[in-house]
Amino acid sequence: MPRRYFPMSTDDQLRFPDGFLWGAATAAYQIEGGADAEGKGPSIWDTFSHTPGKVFHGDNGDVACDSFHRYGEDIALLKRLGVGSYRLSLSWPRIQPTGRGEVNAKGLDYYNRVIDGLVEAGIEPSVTLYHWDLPQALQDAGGWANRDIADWFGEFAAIAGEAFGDRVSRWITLNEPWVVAHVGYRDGRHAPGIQDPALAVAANHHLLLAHGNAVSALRASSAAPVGITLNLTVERPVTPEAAAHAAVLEARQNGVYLDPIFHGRYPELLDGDASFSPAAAGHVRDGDFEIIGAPLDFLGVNFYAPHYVGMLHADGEPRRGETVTGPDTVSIQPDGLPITAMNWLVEPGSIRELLTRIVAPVTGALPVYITENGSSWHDYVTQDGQVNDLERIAYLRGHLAAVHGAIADGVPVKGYFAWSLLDNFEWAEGYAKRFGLVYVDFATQERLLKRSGEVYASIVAANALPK
Ligand SMILES: N=[N+]=NCCCCNC(=O)[C@@H]1[C@H]2[C@H](O)[C@@H](O)[C@H](O)[C@@H](CO)[C@@H]12
Repeated sequence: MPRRYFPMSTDDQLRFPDGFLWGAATAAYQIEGGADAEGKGPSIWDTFSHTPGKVFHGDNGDVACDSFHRYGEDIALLKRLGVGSYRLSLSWPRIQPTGRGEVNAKGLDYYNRVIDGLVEAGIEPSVTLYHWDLPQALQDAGGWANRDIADWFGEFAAIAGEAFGDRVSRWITLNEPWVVAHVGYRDGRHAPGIQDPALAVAANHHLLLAHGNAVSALRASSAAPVGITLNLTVERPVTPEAAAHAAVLEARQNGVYLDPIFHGRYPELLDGDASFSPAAAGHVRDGDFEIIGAPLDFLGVNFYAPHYVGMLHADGEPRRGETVTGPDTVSIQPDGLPITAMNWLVEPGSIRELLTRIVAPVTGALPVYITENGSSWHDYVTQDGQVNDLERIAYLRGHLAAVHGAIADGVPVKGYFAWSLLDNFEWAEGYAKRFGLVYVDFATQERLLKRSGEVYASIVAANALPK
Protein backbone atom coordinates (compact mmCIF):
# COMPACT_ATOMS: atom_id res chain seq x y z
CA MET A 1 0.00 0.00 0.00
CA PRO A 2 1.73 3.23 -1.08
CA ARG A 3 2.05 5.70 1.78
CA ARG A 4 0.72 9.14 0.95
CA TYR A 5 2.79 12.15 1.96
CA PHE A 6 1.91 15.80 2.17
CA PRO A 7 4.02 18.93 1.55
CA MET A 8 5.61 19.27 4.96
CA SER A 9 6.99 22.79 4.72
CA THR A 10 6.10 24.68 7.87
CA ASP A 11 3.97 27.31 6.14
CA ASP A 12 1.79 24.61 4.61
CA GLN A 13 0.57 23.10 7.83
CA LEU A 14 -1.15 23.65 11.14
CA ARG A 15 1.23 22.41 13.80
CA PHE A 16 -0.24 21.06 17.05
CA PRO A 17 1.49 21.78 20.37
CA ASP A 18 4.46 19.60 21.28
CA GLY A 19 3.25 16.62 23.28
CA PHE A 20 -0.28 16.77 21.85
CA LEU A 21 -1.79 13.34 22.46
CA TRP A 22 -3.12 11.56 19.39
CA GLY A 23 -5.35 8.59 19.93
CA ALA A 24 -8.13 6.33 18.72
CA ALA A 25 -11.13 5.10 20.69
CA THR A 26 -13.41 2.09 20.99
CA ALA A 27 -15.76 0.63 23.60
CA ALA A 28 -16.04 -2.88 25.03
CA TYR A 29 -19.51 -3.86 23.87
CA GLN A 30 -18.95 -2.38 20.43
CA ILE A 31 -15.80 -4.39 19.60
CA GLU A 32 -15.12 -7.28 21.97
CA GLY A 33 -17.69 -9.99 21.31
CA GLY A 34 -17.07 -12.89 23.69
CA ALA A 35 -20.48 -12.01 25.12
CA ASP A 36 -20.48 -15.01 27.48
CA ALA A 37 -16.85 -16.03 27.27
CA GLU A 38 -14.75 -16.98 30.28
CA GLY A 39 -17.24 -16.07 32.96
CA LYS A 40 -18.59 -12.76 31.60
CA GLY A 41 -22.10 -11.99 32.82
CA PRO A 42 -24.83 -10.52 30.60
CA SER A 43 -25.04 -6.77 30.09
CA ILE A 44 -28.11 -4.69 29.31
CA TRP A 45 -26.84 -4.45 25.73
CA ASP A 46 -26.71 -8.24 25.47
CA THR A 47 -30.35 -8.24 26.56
CA PHE A 48 -31.38 -5.25 24.44
CA SER A 49 -29.66 -6.41 21.24
CA HIS A 50 -31.32 -9.81 21.56
CA THR A 51 -34.74 -8.20 21.95
CA PRO A 52 -36.50 -8.22 18.57
CA GLY A 53 -36.97 -4.80 16.99
CA LYS A 54 -34.47 -2.93 19.15
CA VAL A 55 -31.40 -3.03 16.91
CA PHE A 56 -31.29 -2.56 13.14
CA HIS A 57 -31.26 -5.83 11.22
CA GLY A 58 -31.39 -7.73 14.56
CA ASP A 59 -27.64 -7.17 14.99
CA ASN A 60 -26.03 -7.91 18.35
CA GLY A 61 -22.63 -7.78 20.03
CA ASP A 62 -22.15 -11.52 20.44
CA VAL A 63 -19.06 -11.40 18.16
CA ALA A 64 -18.73 -7.73 17.07
CA CYS A 65 -15.08 -7.22 15.99
CA ASP A 66 -14.00 -10.31 17.97
CA SER A 67 -11.49 -8.14 19.81
CA PHE A 68 -11.82 -10.49 22.76
CA HIS A 69 -9.57 -12.74 20.66
CA ARG A 70 -8.12 -10.26 18.11
CA TYR A 71 -6.94 -7.48 20.44
CA GLY A 72 -3.38 -8.17 19.22
CA GLU A 73 -4.44 -7.20 15.68
CA ASP A 74 -6.02 -4.05 17.06
CA ILE A 75 -2.82 -3.11 18.87
CA ALA A 76 -0.85 -3.67 15.65
CA LEU A 77 -3.23 -1.29 13.87
CA LEU A 78 -2.77 1.31 16.62
CA LYS A 79 0.99 1.02 16.10
CA ARG A 80 0.46 1.46 12.33
CA LEU A 81 -1.47 4.66 13.09
CA GLY A 82 1.38 5.76 15.35
CA VAL A 83 -1.00 6.98 18.05
CA GLY A 84 0.22 7.74 21.55
CA SER A 85 -2.88 6.41 23.29
CA TYR A 86 -5.76 3.98 22.88
CA ARG A 87 -9.06 4.73 24.59
CA LEU A 88 -10.75 1.45 25.49
CA SER A 89 -13.51 0.65 27.95
CA LEU A 90 -13.91 -2.11 30.53
CA SER A 91 -16.92 -4.42 30.41
CA TRP A 92 -18.26 -4.23 33.95
CA PRO A 93 -19.99 -7.66 33.70
CA ARG A 94 -16.79 -9.22 32.35
CA ILE A 95 -15.09 -8.19 35.60
CA GLN A 96 -18.06 -8.48 37.97
CA PRO A 97 -20.60 -10.83 36.30
CA THR A 98 -23.48 -9.63 38.49
CA GLY A 99 -22.11 -6.13 38.96
CA ARG A 100 -21.54 -6.60 42.67
CA GLY A 101 -19.31 -8.78 44.81
CA GLU A 102 -17.64 -11.71 43.02
CA VAL A 103 -14.79 -10.78 40.67
CA ASN A 104 -14.20 -12.88 37.56
CA ALA A 105 -10.43 -13.47 37.46
CA LYS A 106 -10.56 -14.41 33.75
CA GLY A 107 -12.16 -11.05 33.06
CA LEU A 108 -9.29 -9.28 34.78
CA ASP A 109 -6.88 -11.51 32.83
CA TYR A 110 -8.32 -10.32 29.50
CA TYR A 111 -7.84 -6.66 30.32
CA ASN A 112 -4.38 -7.34 31.71
CA ARG A 113 -3.46 -8.91 28.35
CA VAL A 114 -4.77 -5.87 26.46
CA ILE A 115 -3.20 -3.30 28.77
CA ASP A 116 0.13 -5.12 28.88
CA GLY A 117 0.07 -5.35 25.07
CA LEU A 118 -0.50 -1.60 24.81
CA VAL A 119 2.25 -0.75 27.28
CA GLU A 120 4.63 -3.07 25.43
CA ALA A 121 3.73 -1.28 22.18
CA GLY A 122 4.43 2.10 23.77
CA ILE A 123 0.76 3.08 23.59
CA GLU A 124 -0.84 4.71 26.66
CA PRO A 125 -4.01 2.94 27.88
CA SER A 126 -6.77 5.52 28.42
CA VAL A 127 -9.45 3.50 30.16
CA THR A 128 -13.17 4.26 30.37
CA LEU A 129 -14.79 2.49 33.32
CA TYR A 130 -18.33 2.63 31.94
CA HIS A 131 -19.34 2.80 28.29
CA TRP A 132 -23.02 1.77 28.55
CA ASP A 133 -22.81 -2.01 29.11
CA LEU A 134 -24.34 -2.25 32.60
CA PRO A 135 -24.49 -5.72 34.17
CA GLN A 136 -28.04 -6.96 33.58
CA ALA A 137 -28.27 -8.05 37.22
CA LEU A 138 -27.94 -4.41 38.27
CA GLN A 139 -30.61 -3.34 35.82
CA ASP A 140 -32.84 -5.97 37.40
CA ALA A 141 -32.27 -4.03 40.64
CA GLY A 142 -33.30 -0.72 39.05
CA GLY A 143 -30.11 0.18 37.22
CA TRP A 144 -29.18 3.87 37.10
CA ALA A 145 -32.61 4.77 38.52
CA ASN A 146 -31.59 3.13 41.83
CA ARG A 147 -29.45 5.46 43.98
CA ASP A 148 -27.59 2.42 45.39
CA ILE A 149 -25.81 2.11 42.02
CA ALA A 150 -23.50 4.92 43.08
CA ASP A 151 -21.99 2.55 45.65
CA TRP A 152 -21.98 -0.44 43.28
CA PHE A 153 -20.05 1.65 40.71
CA GLY A 154 -17.63 2.88 43.37
CA GLU A 155 -16.87 -0.75 44.24
CA PHE A 156 -16.27 -1.58 40.56
CA ALA A 157 -13.98 1.45 40.21
CA ALA A 158 -11.91 0.33 43.17
CA ILE A 159 -11.50 -3.15 41.66
CA ALA A 160 -10.40 -1.65 38.33
CA GLY A 161 -8.07 0.83 39.98
CA GLU A 162 -6.38 -1.86 42.06
CA ALA A 163 -6.12 -4.29 39.13
CA PHE A 164 -4.91 -1.92 36.39
CA GLY A 165 -4.00 1.37 38.07
CA ASP A 166 -0.27 0.76 37.85
CA ARG A 167 -0.35 0.76 34.00
CA VAL A 168 -3.33 2.94 33.06
CA SER A 169 -2.28 6.41 31.86
CA ARG A 170 -5.66 8.11 32.42
CA TRP A 171 -9.09 7.11 33.66
CA ILE A 172 -12.47 8.19 32.39
CA THR A 173 -15.23 7.33 34.86
CA LEU A 174 -18.28 7.55 32.58
CA ASN A 175 -18.81 7.85 28.85
CA GLU A 176 -21.65 10.25 27.99
CA PRO A 177 -23.90 10.03 31.07
CA TRP A 178 -26.45 12.14 29.17
CA VAL A 179 -26.93 9.36 26.61
CA VAL A 180 -27.12 6.74 29.38
CA ALA A 181 -29.88 8.65 31.20
CA HIS A 182 -31.82 10.25 28.36
CA VAL A 183 -31.48 7.81 25.48
CA GLY A 184 -31.68 4.78 27.78
CA TYR A 185 -34.40 5.94 30.19
CA ARG A 186 -36.23 8.82 28.48
CA ASP A 187 -36.64 8.05 24.79
CA GLY A 188 -35.73 4.38 25.14
CA ARG A 189 -33.75 4.04 21.88
CA HIS A 190 -30.84 2.55 23.84
CA ALA A 191 -30.65 -0.11 26.53
CA PRO A 192 -32.44 -0.61 28.88
CA GLY A 193 -35.14 0.80 26.56
CA ILE A 194 -37.15 2.63 29.22
CA GLN A 195 -39.40 5.61 28.37
CA ASP A 196 -39.89 7.34 31.70
CA PRO A 197 -38.74 10.96 32.20
CA ALA A 198 -38.90 10.59 35.98
CA LEU A 199 -36.47 7.66 35.88
CA ALA A 200 -34.27 9.52 33.39
CA VAL A 201 -33.86 12.51 35.67
CA ALA A 202 -33.14 10.20 38.62
CA ALA A 203 -30.54 8.36 36.52
CA ASN A 204 -28.99 11.71 35.62
CA HIS A 205 -28.27 12.36 39.30
CA HIS A 206 -27.22 8.83 40.23
CA LEU A 207 -24.73 8.75 37.36
CA LEU A 208 -23.08 11.84 38.82
CA LEU A 209 -22.98 10.35 42.31
CA ALA A 210 -21.45 7.19 40.83
CA HIS A 211 -18.91 9.34 38.99
CA GLY A 212 -17.94 11.08 42.22
CA ASN A 213 -17.56 7.78 44.10
CA ALA A 214 -15.43 6.42 41.24
CA VAL A 215 -13.14 9.45 41.35
CA SER A 216 -12.52 8.81 45.05
CA ALA A 217 -12.00 5.08 44.51
CA LEU A 218 -9.52 5.68 41.66
CA ARG A 219 -7.63 8.30 43.66
CA ALA A 220 -7.17 5.68 46.39
CA SER A 221 -5.89 2.98 44.03
CA SER A 222 -4.12 4.69 41.12
CA ALA A 223 -1.85 7.68 40.51
CA ALA A 224 -3.25 8.23 37.00
CA PRO A 225 -5.24 11.36 36.09
CA VAL A 226 -9.04 11.03 36.30
CA GLY A 227 -11.74 12.69 34.20
CA ILE A 228 -15.21 12.18 32.76
CA THR A 229 -16.37 12.21 29.14
CA LEU A 230 -19.42 14.31 28.28
CA ASN A 231 -21.18 14.58 24.92
CA LEU A 232 -21.85 18.29 24.87
CA THR A 233 -24.15 19.94 22.37
CA VAL A 234 -24.04 23.15 20.35
CA GLU A 235 -27.57 24.39 19.75
CA ARG A 236 -27.76 27.13 17.11
CA PRO A 237 -30.91 29.25 17.00
CA VAL A 238 -31.80 30.29 13.44
CA THR A 239 -33.81 33.30 14.66
CA PRO A 240 -33.56 35.54 17.75
CA GLU A 241 -36.89 34.11 18.94
CA ALA A 242 -35.31 30.64 19.10
CA ALA A 243 -32.38 31.72 21.30
CA ALA A 244 -34.20 31.03 24.57
CA HIS A 245 -35.12 27.54 23.37
CA ALA A 246 -31.52 26.85 22.34
CA ALA A 247 -30.35 27.88 25.80
CA VAL A 248 -32.80 25.47 27.45
CA LEU A 249 -31.63 22.62 25.20
CA GLU A 250 -27.99 23.31 26.12
CA ALA A 251 -28.90 23.39 29.82
CA ARG A 252 -30.75 20.07 29.49
CA GLN A 253 -27.74 18.32 27.91
CA ASN A 254 -24.66 20.29 28.97
CA GLY A 255 -25.67 22.11 32.14
CA VAL A 256 -27.06 19.08 33.95
CA TYR A 257 -23.52 17.68 33.98
CA LEU A 258 -21.15 20.66 33.77
CA ASP A 259 -22.93 22.67 36.48
CA PRO A 260 -23.04 19.94 39.19
CA ILE A 261 -19.44 18.87 38.48
CA PHE A 262 -17.89 22.33 38.26
CA HIS A 263 -20.35 24.64 40.07
CA GLY A 264 -22.01 22.45 42.72
CA ARG A 265 -25.58 23.00 41.46
CA TYR A 266 -27.97 22.17 38.65
CA PRO A 267 -28.74 24.82 36.02
CA GLU A 268 -30.88 27.66 37.38
CA LEU A 269 -32.51 27.81 33.93
CA LEU A 270 -34.10 24.44 34.73
CA ASP A 271 -35.26 25.36 38.23
CA GLY A 272 -38.82 24.14 38.58
CA ASP A 273 -38.49 21.68 35.68
CA ALA A 274 -38.75 18.32 37.45
CA SER A 275 -38.58 16.41 34.17
CA PHE A 276 -35.02 17.62 33.47
CA SER A 277 -33.56 18.98 36.70
CA PRO A 278 -32.70 16.40 39.39
CA ALA A 279 -32.81 19.27 41.90
CA ALA A 280 -36.36 20.19 40.92
CA ALA A 281 -37.29 16.49 41.06
CA GLY A 282 -36.04 16.23 44.65
CA HIS A 283 -33.11 13.86 44.15
CA VAL A 284 -30.41 16.04 45.71
CA ARG A 285 -29.44 15.19 49.29
CA ASP A 286 -27.04 16.94 51.66
CA GLY A 287 -23.45 16.13 50.69
CA ASP A 288 -24.26 15.05 47.12
CA PHE A 289 -22.51 17.99 45.46
CA GLU A 290 -19.39 17.38 47.53
CA ILE A 291 -19.26 13.85 46.07
CA ILE A 292 -20.15 14.95 42.52
CA GLY A 293 -17.74 17.88 42.55
CA ALA A 294 -14.64 15.79 43.26
CA PRO A 295 -11.83 17.72 41.52
CA LEU A 296 -10.87 16.32 38.10
CA ASP A 297 -7.59 16.27 36.20
CA PHE A 298 -9.23 16.77 32.79
CA LEU A 299 -12.54 16.93 30.97
CA GLY A 300 -13.21 14.57 28.08
CA VAL A 301 -15.48 15.92 25.35
CA ASN A 302 -17.22 13.88 22.67
CA PHE A 303 -18.54 15.92 19.77
CA TYR A 304 -19.93 15.08 16.35
CA ALA A 305 -22.35 17.67 15.07
CA PRO A 306 -24.25 20.86 15.92
CA HIS A 307 -28.01 21.20 16.04
CA TYR A 308 -30.01 24.06 14.50
CA VAL A 309 -33.26 25.01 16.19
CA GLY A 310 -36.08 27.37 15.32
CA MET A 311 -39.68 28.27 16.13
CA LEU A 312 -42.56 26.52 14.41
CA HIS A 313 -44.25 28.83 11.87
CA ALA A 314 -47.53 30.41 12.96
CA ASP A 315 -49.47 28.13 10.64
CA GLY A 316 -48.12 25.16 12.59
CA GLU A 317 -46.68 23.63 9.43
CA PRO A 318 -43.00 22.58 9.48
CA ARG A 319 -41.11 23.74 6.40
CA ARG A 320 -38.69 21.63 4.30
CA GLY A 321 -35.81 20.46 6.48
CA GLU A 322 -37.74 21.19 9.70
CA THR A 323 -38.78 18.55 12.24
CA VAL A 324 -41.28 19.46 14.96
CA THR A 325 -39.69 19.00 18.40
CA GLY A 326 -42.30 20.63 20.63
CA PRO A 327 -45.49 22.73 20.68
CA ASP A 328 -43.72 25.64 19.01
CA THR A 329 -40.19 24.47 18.19
CA VAL A 330 -38.44 22.70 15.33
CA SER A 331 -35.03 21.22 14.64
CA ILE A 332 -33.64 22.23 11.29
CA GLN A 333 -31.36 20.60 8.74
CA PRO A 334 -29.94 23.66 6.97
CA ASP A 335 -29.58 23.49 3.20
CA GLY A 336 -26.05 23.22 1.91
CA LEU A 337 -24.49 21.43 4.89
CA PRO A 338 -23.27 17.90 4.22
CA ILE A 339 -24.78 15.12 6.34
CA THR A 340 -23.18 11.84 7.32
CA ALA A 341 -24.63 8.35 7.05
CA MET A 342 -26.07 8.98 10.52
CA ASN A 343 -27.84 12.08 9.18
CA TRP A 344 -25.60 14.20 11.38
CA LEU A 345 -24.52 17.59 10.09
CA VAL A 346 -20.94 18.24 9.00
CA GLU A 347 -20.04 21.72 10.26
CA PRO A 348 -16.47 21.72 11.64
CA GLY A 349 -16.63 25.24 13.05
CA SER A 350 -19.11 23.97 15.62
CA ILE A 351 -16.41 22.08 17.54
CA ARG A 352 -14.45 25.31 17.87
CA GLU A 353 -17.61 27.04 19.10
CA LEU A 354 -18.22 24.20 21.57
CA LEU A 355 -14.72 24.49 23.00
CA THR A 356 -14.58 28.28 23.17
CA ARG A 357 -18.18 29.19 24.05
CA ILE A 358 -19.30 26.24 26.16
CA VAL A 359 -16.28 24.34 27.55
CA ALA A 360 -13.55 26.88 28.28
CA PRO A 361 -15.70 29.26 30.37
CA VAL A 362 -16.40 26.31 32.71
CA THR A 363 -13.10 24.41 32.69
CA GLY A 364 -10.66 27.33 32.52
CA ALA A 365 -7.10 25.99 32.67
CA LEU A 366 -8.23 22.37 33.19
CA PRO A 367 -6.88 20.16 30.38
CA VAL A 368 -9.48 19.08 27.80
CA TYR A 369 -9.29 16.00 25.59
CA ILE A 370 -11.47 15.39 22.57
CA THR A 371 -12.23 11.82 23.57
CA GLU A 372 -14.38 11.17 20.51
CA ASN A 373 -14.87 12.83 17.14
CA GLY A 374 -15.55 11.10 13.85
CA SER A 375 -18.08 10.34 11.15
CA SER A 376 -20.00 7.55 9.54
CA TRP A 377 -20.14 7.05 5.77
CA HIS A 378 -21.23 4.34 3.37
CA ASP A 379 -17.80 2.76 3.06
CA TYR A 380 -17.02 -0.04 0.61
CA VAL A 381 -13.93 -1.93 -0.54
CA THR A 382 -12.92 -1.26 -4.16
CA GLN A 383 -11.81 -3.91 -6.63
CA ASP A 384 -8.19 -3.07 -5.80
CA GLY A 385 -8.81 -3.58 -2.09
CA GLN A 386 -9.02 -0.02 -0.86
CA VAL A 387 -11.56 2.08 1.05
CA ASN A 388 -11.33 5.58 -0.38
CA ASP A 389 -13.34 7.29 2.34
CA LEU A 390 -12.80 10.85 1.15
CA GLU A 391 -15.75 12.23 3.09
CA ARG A 392 -14.28 10.93 6.36
CA ILE A 393 -10.95 12.52 5.44
CA ALA A 394 -12.68 15.84 4.79
CA TYR A 395 -14.58 15.58 8.10
CA LEU A 396 -11.38 14.71 9.97
CA ARG A 397 -9.33 17.50 8.44
CA GLY A 398 -12.07 20.06 8.97
CA HIS A 399 -12.58 19.19 12.61
CA LEU A 400 -8.86 19.01 13.37
CA ALA A 401 -8.41 22.45 11.83
CA ALA A 402 -11.22 23.70 14.07
CA VAL A 403 -9.65 22.10 17.15
CA HIS A 404 -6.38 23.78 16.17
CA GLY A 405 -8.32 27.05 16.04
CA ALA A 406 -9.72 26.49 19.53
CA ILE A 407 -6.21 25.88 20.82
CA ALA A 408 -5.14 29.15 19.16
CA ASP A 409 -8.12 30.75 20.97
CA GLY A 410 -6.52 29.61 24.23
CA VAL A 411 -8.51 26.45 25.01
CA PRO A 412 -6.08 23.91 26.57
CA VAL A 413 -6.95 20.96 24.35
CA LYS A 414 -4.30 18.34 25.10
CA GLY A 415 -5.35 15.51 22.84
CA TYR A 416 -7.68 14.07 20.23
CA PHE A 417 -9.09 10.53 19.99
CA ALA A 418 -10.59 9.57 16.65
CA TRP A 419 -13.87 7.67 16.84
CA SER A 420 -13.31 4.97 16.01
CA LEU A 421 -10.30 2.73 15.49
CA LEU A 422 -12.57 0.07 13.99
CA ASP A 423 -15.93 -0.18 12.29
CA ASN A 424 -17.97 -1.67 15.11
CA PHE A 425 -21.39 -2.30 16.67
CA GLU A 426 -23.04 1.11 16.42
CA TRP A 427 -25.67 0.53 19.14
CA ALA A 428 -29.23 0.68 17.78
CA GLU A 429 -27.85 0.98 14.23
CA GLY A 430 -25.98 -2.30 14.52
CA TYR A 431 -23.21 -2.83 11.95
CA ALA A 432 -24.89 -0.68 9.31
CA LYS A 433 -23.04 2.46 10.34
CA ARG A 434 -19.26 2.48 9.96
CA PHE A 435 -17.14 4.99 11.94
CA GLY A 436 -13.77 3.26 11.74
CA LEU A 437 -10.41 4.40 10.43
CA VAL A 438 -10.14 0.66 9.83
CA TYR A 439 -12.69 -1.23 7.75
CA VAL A 440 -13.90 -4.48 9.31
CA ASP A 441 -15.28 -7.28 7.15
CA PHE A 442 -17.58 -8.79 9.79
CA ALA A 443 -17.93 -12.02 7.80
CA THR A 444 -14.19 -12.71 7.97
CA GLN A 445 -13.10 -10.28 10.72
CA GLU A 446 -10.40 -9.03 8.37
CA ARG A 447 -9.27 -5.50 9.17
CA LEU A 448 -8.31 -3.07 6.37
CA LEU A 449 -6.83 0.38 6.97
CA LYS A 450 -8.98 2.92 5.17
CA ARG A 451 -7.50 5.87 3.33
CA SER A 452 -8.62 8.03 6.28
CA GLY A 453 -6.48 5.83 8.52
CA GLU A 454 -3.47 6.49 6.32
CA VAL A 455 -4.16 10.22 6.40
CA TYR A 456 -4.59 10.16 10.18
CA ALA A 457 -1.28 8.29 10.53
CA SER A 458 0.45 11.02 8.50
CA ILE A 459 -1.10 13.76 10.66
CA VAL A 460 -0.05 11.94 13.83
CA ALA A 461 3.49 11.40 12.54
CA ALA A 462 3.84 15.09 11.67
CA ASN A 463 1.88 16.34 14.69
CA ALA A 464 0.49 18.70 12.09
CA LEU A 465 -2.37 19.09 9.66
CA PRO A 466 -1.45 19.99 6.09
CA LYS A 467 -3.43 23.07 5.06
N1 LIG B 1 -26.83 14.89 15.90
N2 LIG B 1 -26.26 14.22 16.67
N3 LIG B 1 -25.82 13.52 17.47
C1 LIG B 1 -24.52 13.46 17.99
C2 LIG B 1 -24.28 12.29 18.91
C3 LIG B 1 -25.48 11.75 19.65
C4 LIG B 1 -25.09 10.89 20.79
N4 LIG B 1 -24.25 9.73 20.41
C5 LIG B 1 -22.94 9.73 20.64
O1 LIG B 1 -22.35 10.69 21.04
C6 LIG B 1 -22.19 8.43 20.38
C7 LIG B 1 -20.90 8.29 21.03
C8 LIG B 1 -20.60 7.00 21.78
O2 LIG B 1 -19.66 7.22 22.82
C9 LIG B 1 -20.03 5.91 20.86
O3 LIG B 1 -20.08 4.67 21.52
C10 LIG B 1 -20.81 5.89 19.55
O4 LIG B 1 -20.40 4.80 18.75
C11 LIG B 1 -20.55 7.22 18.84
C12 LIG B 1 -21.19 7.25 17.45
O5 LIG B 1 -22.59 7.21 17.57
C13 LIG B 1 -21.01 8.39 19.65
